[in-house]
Amino acid sequence: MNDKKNNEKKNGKPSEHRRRQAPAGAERAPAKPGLEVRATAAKLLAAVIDKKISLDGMLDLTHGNPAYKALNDADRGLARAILTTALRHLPRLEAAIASLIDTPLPEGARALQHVLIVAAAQILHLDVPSHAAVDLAVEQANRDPRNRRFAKLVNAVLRRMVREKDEILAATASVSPVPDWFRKRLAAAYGAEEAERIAEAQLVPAAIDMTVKSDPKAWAERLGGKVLPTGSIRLAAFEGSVTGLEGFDQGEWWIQDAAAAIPAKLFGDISGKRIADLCAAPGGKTAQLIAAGAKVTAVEQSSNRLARLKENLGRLGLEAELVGGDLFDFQPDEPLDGILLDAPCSSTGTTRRHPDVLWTKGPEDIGKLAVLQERMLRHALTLVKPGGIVVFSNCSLDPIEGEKLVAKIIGDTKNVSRVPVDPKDWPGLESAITELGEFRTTPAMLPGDDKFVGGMDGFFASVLRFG
Ligand SMILES: C[S@@+](CC[C@H](N)C(=O)[O-])C[C@H]1O[C@@H](n2cnc3c(N)ncnc32)[C@H](O)[C@@H]1O
Repeated sequence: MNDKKNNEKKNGKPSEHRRRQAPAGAERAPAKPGLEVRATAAKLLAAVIDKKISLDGMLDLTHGNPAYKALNDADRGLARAILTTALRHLPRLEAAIASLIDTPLPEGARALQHVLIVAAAQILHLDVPSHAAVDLAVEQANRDPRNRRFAKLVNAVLRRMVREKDEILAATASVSPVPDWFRKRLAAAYGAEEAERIAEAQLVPAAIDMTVKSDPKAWAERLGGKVLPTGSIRLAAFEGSVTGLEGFDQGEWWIQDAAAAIPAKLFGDISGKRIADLCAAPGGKTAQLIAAGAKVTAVEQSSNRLARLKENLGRLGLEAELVGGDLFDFQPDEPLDGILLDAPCSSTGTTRRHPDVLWTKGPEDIGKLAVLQERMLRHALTLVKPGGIVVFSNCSLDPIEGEKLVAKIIGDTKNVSRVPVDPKDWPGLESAITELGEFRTTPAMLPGDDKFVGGMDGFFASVLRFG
């Protein structure tokens, strides 16, 4: 007798496999419309929070989560909105739920907590009928044998949340919207007040910024955008896809956050110079370097991302030498004029766009990434000729991946010095340039107005000269 049958005999229950084969006539009632999308959102939320799985990967239409891929377009949009909203506001949503429950949920009721968070994100922040959010959460609880006994509680808690929405929002506004470990690191680096401003800024979804090949003013007029101090264009909020906008098919512009556009501009005049972009994909900065007239070698380790870079450059009609592989194996024929090292980092500056980052990464990741970046930067410095420039950048807000790392390398490496950025060259961004002449942007910079969302990614960039 095989093991499965043995087990059945022992405990008198059919095996998991046989139990799943429900007898005829015992099928479940068909799922209510809208249930699948909420159930998928709760599942993916659990994967982010409990298993530290990146949201971008799960929402990828080729390799992503099967339940998400199976949704229709509109439901995928709703699932994405629920998930990003839930992750942006997570500590406040948890506080709101806790304030409505007398005794904390048992540890085994994690799945129920995710159902409640998905419903709370809709009730408190999304333009979704509240009664649907409540009913579907109750239905989710009812359909899960572990949570069925809590269905009445879910109903009571969420109905009260609908009734007392304004009071709950006001009462939870003082809760920091970021995890404690991150709030502490921000406060240590920027002071408590600025840390709070940065944490609040990450609640606002990022604007759409683009870099144009030329004539930002004319393109801003055409697209109804405005020119930012970085020379980028910021679009006013609009419905639809950017690929339908004028100039996309002609390759006149590419999407790039205003802060991400800064590092490539720090080389100055690079016309005809040989520059390697060592961490190149998806290629926003490679494109800037080519458009500025440099002869660019783009190095990228990930073959999928290299393919994306190639496709992006193809649309833009820009050419670079593409090298697939590890930057540590990259040796140019002769020393280069410049290197851009936009290193892999904790990405804590991009939480407006990727709110899962703060829940999937932690201090130990930041430490490990800082070690890798240091090795990368030391290697990059060996590839330029005397007088050559290395621009080091990343989208982390943490000084150990930025200011402290550069200070350490300058402190212990011969012939390496900082080339300070002059605030006079960056009108409107003076506050983003540190005393040492490095760029440090945060999501709390570039205030918004009636028409345009404010903020920019958190970025660090430093210009180093060798020799
Ligand atoms: C922050 S992203 C670069 C973004 C890019 N500079 C842009 O502006 O579009 C970092 C990139 O470095 C690549 N990367 C990571 N480790 C690498 C290595 N050892 N050698 C080459 N590329 C690497 C990653 O695959 C990723 O595409």
